[in-house]
Amino acid sequence: SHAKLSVICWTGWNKYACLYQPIDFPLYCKAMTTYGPFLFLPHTVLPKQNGRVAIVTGGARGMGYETARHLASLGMHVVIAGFLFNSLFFPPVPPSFKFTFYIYFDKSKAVSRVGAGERRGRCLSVLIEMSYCLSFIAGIMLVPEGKTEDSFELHFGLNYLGHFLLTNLLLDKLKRSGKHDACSRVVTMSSATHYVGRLNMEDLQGRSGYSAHGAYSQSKLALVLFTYHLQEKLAAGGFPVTSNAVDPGMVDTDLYNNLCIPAQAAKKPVAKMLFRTPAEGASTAILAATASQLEGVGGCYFYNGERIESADMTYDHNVRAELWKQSCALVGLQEA
Ligand SMILES: NC(=O)c1ccc[n+]([C@@H]2O[C@H](COP(=O)([O-])OP(=O)(O)OC[C@H]3O[C@@H](n4cnc5c(N)ncnc54)[C@H](O)[C@@H]3O)[C@@H](O)[C@H]2O)c1
Repeated sequence: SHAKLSVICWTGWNKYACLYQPIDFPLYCKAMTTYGPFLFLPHTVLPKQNGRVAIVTGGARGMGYETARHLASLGMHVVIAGFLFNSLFFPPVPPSFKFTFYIYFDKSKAVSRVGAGERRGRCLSVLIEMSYCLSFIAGIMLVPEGKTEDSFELHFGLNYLGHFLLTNLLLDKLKRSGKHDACSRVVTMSSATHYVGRLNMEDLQGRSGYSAHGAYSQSKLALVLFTYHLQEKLAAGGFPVTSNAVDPGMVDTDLYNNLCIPAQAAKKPVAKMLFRTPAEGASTAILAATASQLEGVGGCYFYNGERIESADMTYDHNVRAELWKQSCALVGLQEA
């Protein structure tokens, strides 16, 4: 139909702009025919999630908010990790939705604060008891060179190391709360930019030369490597937890606020027409967090609701293991 053709063209362009490679129309037609409905997520498609709990980092805004809202609409108790400022301006949600706002979770300070919280057995207790799904949405892009409170490069610390540490701190709880027919799920928001990412193991934090694009794409590449390595470890131990990475496509959110002014001016009209809305962008993360057909499925990279190949490097076991080792050392975790 005309409507479907328009959607295919639009998402085709989105893919083109996102991946910097020619449009794969046959793949698109197949994806749209098979998974088209997921892009708009009719509520009936996904199973009810009553009694389950999701922690969504960055859940106060953009795709994080849409993910949190949709998970709550399915009956999940959603714990949002976000800033105090965001909690004050949090859009209204129906009273039946179960939300807990975990205030002042600044991931640029996360490595020390989460660590301290866990050691005191305090900050995370609400989150831990019932956790079922951990959705990593929080992120920054193209910020000027800077450091987290723990002296990590901002993209690497916030987009990657914070997720790495929080997952590891919650892992025992996730293992305990998962069942073999209802696994706990870790969903990590990566990006198509990971395809152009370079991982410099000798200099993960770009100390020898900073590029905002390089730092962002590296952090997203590191997330995919982390996702797969985590899945490998979980599968080897037979634990009822799965770990998947998600690419939302190009989405019109505040993430682009750090583009230079001319690029921002050009982006505005283009984004309105060609980018996804935050709700559309969140759809694959929601699918990965809840869909019954993905029960027990882990170690995948999802785009447009279907599994696709990630960058070649992400399948290299040695690179994954080395990154995991270095990450443990950086955040002061013992490698299990
Ligand atoms: N927008 C896109 O086109 C696009 C494409 C691919 C991947 N992504 C990824 O999607 C995720 C969500 O981004 P978005 O597009 O919704 O952008 P957004 O700017 O609307 O949302 C980012 C979220 O991260 C949170 N955040 C930022 N700094 C933080 C900090 N220091 N501590 C804790 N939380 C912090 C914000 O509060 C916000 O909730 C990011 O990881 C981003 O890299 C976005």
